[in-house]
Amino acid sequence: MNEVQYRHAASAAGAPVALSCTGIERVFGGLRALKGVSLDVRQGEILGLVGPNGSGKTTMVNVITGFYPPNAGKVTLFGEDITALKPHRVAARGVARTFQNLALFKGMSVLDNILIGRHTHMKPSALGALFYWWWAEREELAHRRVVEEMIEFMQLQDIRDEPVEVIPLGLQKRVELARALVAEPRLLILDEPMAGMNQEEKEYIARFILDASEARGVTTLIIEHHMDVVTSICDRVVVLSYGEVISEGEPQAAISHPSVVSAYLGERAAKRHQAGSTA
Ligand SMILES: Nc1ncnc2c1ncn2[C@@H]1O[C@H](COP(=O)(O)OP(=O)(O)OP(=O)(O)O)[C@@H](O)[C@H]1O
Repeated sequence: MNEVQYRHAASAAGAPVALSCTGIERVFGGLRALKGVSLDVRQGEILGLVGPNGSGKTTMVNVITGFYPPNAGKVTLFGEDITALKPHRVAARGVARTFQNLALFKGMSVLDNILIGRHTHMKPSALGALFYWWWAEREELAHRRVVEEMIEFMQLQDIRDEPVEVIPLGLQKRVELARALVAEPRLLILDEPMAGMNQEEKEYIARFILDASEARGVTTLIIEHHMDVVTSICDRVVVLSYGEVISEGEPQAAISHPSVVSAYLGERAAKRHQAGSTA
């Protein structure tokens, strides 16, 4: 992110809370993966969730999206208690996510993969197709229009009819983001959207995330390991280590906190780092 600075212009400081997680606990066998994690995402904000490998980031997202019910704690979305709702019910309330490992449908085109993102807006169409086929057709056309606009927004026109498995990883990640965005989410959760990307691909995705936030007002929670991305596009950052929040706040300050440096580098290396920076 050296060439272009993507600083997020919108300030969400005074905006209402979109997502609130309070005291989230999650245990796997004998392992306490989340130890009372609390965090808020404000409407229109891009919140970065960072932390070393195994610190509980994906587990937190799985709790929010209903994949793992928490052992304790509460999740609310725009004030509604969504704790432990099933994933499809969380999705129906306007939460869209992308996955750490791509979850696209092989054998289907880019366009059809993105169209699937509209499923929460589609009415059960079996009856419609039988008795009101013209209505079902009109509805399908409306969904296709949204998808075509998204294809243009994400600059995927040239590959719209390609099977997803033949396009490069960077573009596959873009298709996954497009699929999440056509759901018109109230909360967008991105789990490592830039994993495995080169610098140019990272910059593209960063721009799309910012554009979605600024032009469409999408509230975003992003797990990301690339700290240049985090400091460039996030309004705020929450840092996890061993299932606990160890730092939060303005991105640069939050990730420079000594407890974060030592969580990433280990105690001794952190002391050397500190000695070096004060020398
Ligand atoms: N389904 C599961 N069963 C057992 N243990 C799990 C399960 N999911 C996660 N864990 C454990 O919970 C802890 C937190 O894992 P999690 O994947 O949430 O971390 P993370 O911060 O997302 O890591 P990474 O950055 O490597 O993706 C780890 O110790 C992990 O092994």
